[in-house]
Amino acid sequence: MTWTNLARNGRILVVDDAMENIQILHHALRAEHEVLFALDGEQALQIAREQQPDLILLDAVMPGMDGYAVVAALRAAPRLQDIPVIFVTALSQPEDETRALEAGAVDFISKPFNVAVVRARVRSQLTIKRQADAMRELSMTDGLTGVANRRNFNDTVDAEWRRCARAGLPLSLIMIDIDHFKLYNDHYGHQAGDACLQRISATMKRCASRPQDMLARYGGEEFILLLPQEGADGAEVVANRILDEVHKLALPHAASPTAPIVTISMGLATARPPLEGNTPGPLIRNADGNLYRAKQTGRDRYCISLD
Ligand SMILES: Nc1nc2c(ncn2[C@@H]2O[C@H](COP(=O)(O)OP(=O)(O)OP(=O)(O)O)[C@@H](O)[C@H]2O)c(=O)[nH]1
Repeated sequence: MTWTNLARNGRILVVDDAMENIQILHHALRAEHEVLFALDGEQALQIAREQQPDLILLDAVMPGMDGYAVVAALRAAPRLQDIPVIFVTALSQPEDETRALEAGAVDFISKPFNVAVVRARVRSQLTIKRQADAMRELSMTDGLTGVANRRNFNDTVDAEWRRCARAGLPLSLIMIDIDHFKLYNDHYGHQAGDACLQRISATMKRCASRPQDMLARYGGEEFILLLPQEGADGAEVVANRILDEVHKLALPHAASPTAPIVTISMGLATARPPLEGNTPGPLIRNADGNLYRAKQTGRDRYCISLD
């Protein structure tokens, strides 16, 4: 995305109890953005939840839930708290502006507004928002393979563990390690080793494609697959699929004592998270222990706990 594109094609939610103001802002922004609108605070929050706008233009004074209450509700909701809010209001005293910024707004525009100024401010806030999104995405992604990094996995497994506990559903993990990868690097060189990691991770990612599934790079040549809402049977289906697909990939590994192609070993573990007093740590150790058994018993396979 170019710098110019960063400032365009946003999804902007305009919140105002006066239809006339919404129409003016819609007219000002529609050439560059998708414009949604809400006539009160409750409706604004509902649309924000359903449509995830990039930016909200919010009237401070509205009957019922006012703009300050809307910002407070947005900031308290994990999925909405990063949406930037620009206050657009007839209040024009410095203390009004200060109050809006302290409540969590990123900018303040006084009515009657100048349309060119509104456009320019929207562009600049949209650019900042998209840069922040890109930084967040980078900080959660492994640079070599493009899959989630370990920190992202740690945050996600905690959240999914709690979600599965609330829903009374199981959660499975597959710890995955490429066999004899040191010998691969020694034989083909480090760059070929990097390319191998990319091919294997892309193949594994395709094997678990439900929206809640997450493949993460856990260490050098070690990956972990998080399968929320999946029991042991489902995890075995995925593990078998991964074994098959990695075989089909048939990347030559002339130095491997296991097979003439690159193979992987896996450890599976499944739990039903309890509502209280437990974390995913023991489950991760369990998967790791099973991976160790897969290595010990010949590699190119998976092991699963029998309990
Ligand atoms: N090319 C490349 N190699 C890496 C990367 N990260 C880790 N490695 C290598 O992965 C190898 C892992 O070696 P070991 O832990 O001894 O395991 P292994 O050779 O795969 O043997 P087993 O796991 O027992 O089958 C080391 O040689 C690391 O240098 C990376 O990003 N790129």
